[in-house]
Amino acid sequence: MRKKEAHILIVDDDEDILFSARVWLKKFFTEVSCLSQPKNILKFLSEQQVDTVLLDMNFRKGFENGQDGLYWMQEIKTLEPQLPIILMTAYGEVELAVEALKNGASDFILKPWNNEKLYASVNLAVDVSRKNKKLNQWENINIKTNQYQLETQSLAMQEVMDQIERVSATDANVLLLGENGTGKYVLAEHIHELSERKNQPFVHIDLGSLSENLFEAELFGYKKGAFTDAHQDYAGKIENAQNGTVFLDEIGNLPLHLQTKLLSLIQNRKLSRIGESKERMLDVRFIFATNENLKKAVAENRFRKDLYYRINTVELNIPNLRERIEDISNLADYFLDKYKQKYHKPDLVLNEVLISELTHYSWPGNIRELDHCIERSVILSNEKNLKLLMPQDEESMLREPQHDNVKSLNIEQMEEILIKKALKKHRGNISLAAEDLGLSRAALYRRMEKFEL
Ligand SMILES: Nc1ncnc2c1ncn2[C@@H]1O[C@H](COP(=O)(O)OP(=O)(O)OP(=O)(O)O)[C@@H](O)[C@H]1O
Repeated sequence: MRKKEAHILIVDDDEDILFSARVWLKKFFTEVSCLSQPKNILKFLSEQQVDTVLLDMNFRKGFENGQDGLYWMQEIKTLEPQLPIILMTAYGEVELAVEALKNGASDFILKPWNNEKLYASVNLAVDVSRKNKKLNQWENINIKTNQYQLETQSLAMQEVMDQIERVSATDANVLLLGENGTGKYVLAEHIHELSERKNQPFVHIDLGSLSENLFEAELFGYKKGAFTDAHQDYAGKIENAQNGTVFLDEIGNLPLHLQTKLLSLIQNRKLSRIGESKERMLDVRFIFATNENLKKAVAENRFRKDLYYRINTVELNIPNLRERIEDISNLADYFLDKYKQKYHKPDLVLNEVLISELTHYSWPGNIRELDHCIERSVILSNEKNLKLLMPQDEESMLREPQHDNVKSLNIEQMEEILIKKALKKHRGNISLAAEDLGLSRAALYRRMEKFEL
């Protein structure tokens, strides 16, 4: 899943809360920072760009009346009046929630929270924050990464690239089919870049990462008061792509009732937000993607046939990496260049032996797996010689901690491997893993943060 470019700050004096909120939110947002002491908030905010703050309401033992949270919220508002703040408390007084909202909190979360709700609330706040900052929505959603490696020696891929060139100039709906990691997102972005809409928004909506109850609100937007949590009018993601391109990823996940709504939108080019009767004219180009067999989904009545025939005006089958062995060397070189720079190891090269090793592997995770393999290899290599850590080697390293299986004696790397192993063994139970490793829970947390586990 692609993370949203956003910086979330969590302020809580409970390390466990900081840890679990951070781990969960890191799945969706590019940067999540934590502070355990509220007195550091203002300094932090004056030094860093933050999109949303999650703020505990009680910092002092014996003063659990929420006043701390309200005080710090005011301090933040003085510094950054537009910054959305979500307050958290374990004490569920309705009056407190109302007071917080009246004082300008953008939402209120009860601990222990429901993860989906926490995500929904932060996600909404991030969108509001962007609008507040008066940034062009598309500049944020369309994360323009570096150039990709789009040259290809593979006939199957050349065919796809030719079709992409032909179709980009038109407004035809495009359906990209392919396994995970084959580059569907990269190609969707490329189609947009080649089109006349290239200076307009490119909005990626990943239906695989949204929970089903958020689909409709996220896609179509809503009117204030349309449902309990609708505190303000909200333009959905599709509307935010006006004049540009909407990339609807994992389209097979769309529930049937929303398939009907999407079909009508594609046919009529009119959109109405939830709770709103007026219709808005919509000018967007749609690109869809899935790794599912949509024909089968149609046969099983899980996907509307009429929608399928609407979205597949042009259907492109993206080959798996194992079907385009000719491209492995160029792609690997591209990733090597990228990671040589990132990890300051300019002398590393891929020789023929290594390339042959790469081409003899089946890459079930496709280009994404190759990308990760090269990155890990660069990290684990010394400055001079690139040593490949192939996916199967890494798995066996984790399975077999015997010394002769270990390829590196670097203590940090060993530490990371052991921590991963302990977490796997205890299925993520921090207390048991810490005990097994002979560490305190806090020490394990710190190391997990360090290794971004
Ligand atoms: N042509 C390419 N050049 C460089 N990197 C690429 C290329 N294609 C894919 N990648 C990289 O491979 C990874 C997977 O690509 P992408 O997200 O486009 O695949 P996907 O088919 O959309 O995957 P999924 O179905 O899992 O969402 C990304 O990190 C992307 O940057």
